[in-house]
Amino acid sequence: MGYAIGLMSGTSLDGVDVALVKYDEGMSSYELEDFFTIPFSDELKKKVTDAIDINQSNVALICGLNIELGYFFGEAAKKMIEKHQRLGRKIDFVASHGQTLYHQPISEDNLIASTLQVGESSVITEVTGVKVVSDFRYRDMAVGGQGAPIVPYSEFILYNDREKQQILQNIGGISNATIIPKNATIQEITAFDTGPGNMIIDELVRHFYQEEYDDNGQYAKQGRVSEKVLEHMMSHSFFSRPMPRTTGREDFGQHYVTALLDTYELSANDWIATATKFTAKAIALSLASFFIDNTDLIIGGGGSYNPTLLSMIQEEVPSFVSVKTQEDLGQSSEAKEAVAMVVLGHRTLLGKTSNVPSATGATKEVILGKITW
Ligand SMILES: Nc1ncnc2c1ncn2[C@@H]1O[C@H](COP(=O)(O)OP(=O)(O)OP(=O)(O)O)[C@@H](O)[C@H]1O
Ligand SMILES: CC(=O)N[C@H]1[C@@H]2OC[C@@H](O2)[C@@H](O)[C@@H]1O[C@H](C)C(=O)O
Repeated sequence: MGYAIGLMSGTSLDGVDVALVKYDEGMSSYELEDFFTIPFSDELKKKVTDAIDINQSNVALICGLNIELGYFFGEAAKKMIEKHQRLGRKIDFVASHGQTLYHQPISEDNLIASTLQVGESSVITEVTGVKVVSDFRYRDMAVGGQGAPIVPYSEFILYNDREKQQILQNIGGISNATIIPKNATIQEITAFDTGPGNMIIDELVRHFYQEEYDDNGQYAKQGRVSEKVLEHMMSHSFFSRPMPRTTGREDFGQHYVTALLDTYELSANDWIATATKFTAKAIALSLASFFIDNTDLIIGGGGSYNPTLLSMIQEEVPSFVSVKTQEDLGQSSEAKEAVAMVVLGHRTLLGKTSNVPSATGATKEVILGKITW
C-alpha cells in the first residue's frame, strides 16, 4: 500500500485538481483520500489563455509558461504532501497531466498529429522532492494514436466487473465518454470525445455576465433553446469525423463562440440555454449506438454540478438509460481525472501498458509517460 498524488489541469482552465490516492501494489485498488483544487491566479490564467490562442501565442510565452506552471503544479502538490506528512503518510510519486496548450489529434493541413502539455516535471520534482510521472500522451501518438483519451485504462480498472454496461461520461471543458460493456476485457472498451463540455457555456457566461460558469445551471434554466442556432451547432464538422474522435478548444473555444455571436442574435440566457442543450445533444448523439437496455450513464467532471445540463441529458437519452453522477456511486466527479493520473503513473513506474488502442486508434499497447527522478 502506498500514497501518490494526481494532478489534473484540464481544458476548463479553472486551475489544478490535486488528489491524494491510496493505492495497493496489486494495481486493483485506488482510493481517494483527499482532494482540493488550486485555482489559477488571474495573471496565470491570462498567460495560459494567451498561450493557447493561436493569434496571441508566441514561443517565449510558451517557454516561460512551461516552467511557471511547473512551479504552480509543484507548489500545489507540496501543499498536499505537507498536509499528509504531518499525519505520517509518505508520498511515493506525483503523476501530472500538464496543461494542454494544443492538441492536433490527426494530421491535416501541413500539421502533423501532435499534442502539447506543459508544466515542467523537473521543476515539480525539485519543488516536492518526490519523483514525477508525466507526459502520458506522447507515447500513444508515437504508435499512431490520437494521444487521447487516456483515462479509459483507469476507468476499466476502477469500474469494470459490474453487472451492467456502464458509460462514464466526463463533462469538463470538452466532454468525453468511456463505454465499458458488462464484464469487459480491455479490447472491448470504447472511448471518444463526445464534443463540447462546459467550454461554450463558460465562454458565453464570461461574455454576458463576467462570471466563470453558469453556477447550478441557473441562467440556462431561465433561457429558451433556439432550434435554429442549435441546428447550426449540430452541423459542426466534428460530428462527421470518423470514430474514435477527439476534439478540443481548437474546435469549440473562443473563436467558435465569437463566430456564433457574430452570426445570430439571442438574449444572454437563451444563448446559454442553447449551448447547454447543444452539450446534451452532442452527448446523446455520440452515444446513440451504445444505449442498450440496462445501461448506466454516469456523469463526472464539473458538468455534473449543473442540474439544467443533467436534465437536458436525461431528456435526450432513451428513458431506459438512467443518468447518475459519480456522487451517486459514492465517488467524486471533480477528482476523477486526477485519480486517473495516479493509476496511469503507477502503471508507468511498474513498466505496464496503459493506453487503450481501441480508444485512441494506436497500433499497439504501450507504456505511457516519462519519469523524472
Ligand atoms: N456548481 C457548478 N455549476 C455549474 N457548472 C459547474 C459547477 N462547478 C463546475 N462547473 C463546470 O465545470 C467546469 C470544470 O470542470 P472540470 O474541472 O471537470 O474541467 P476540466 O478537468 O478542466 O476539463 P477536461 O475534463 O475537459 O480536461 C467549470 O468550468 C464549470 O463550467
Ligand atoms: C488533449 C487533451 O488534453 N484532451 C483532454 C480534453 O479534456 C477532455 C477530453 O479533451 C479528453 O480527450 C482529454 O482529457 C482526458 C483526461 C483524457 O485524455 O482521457
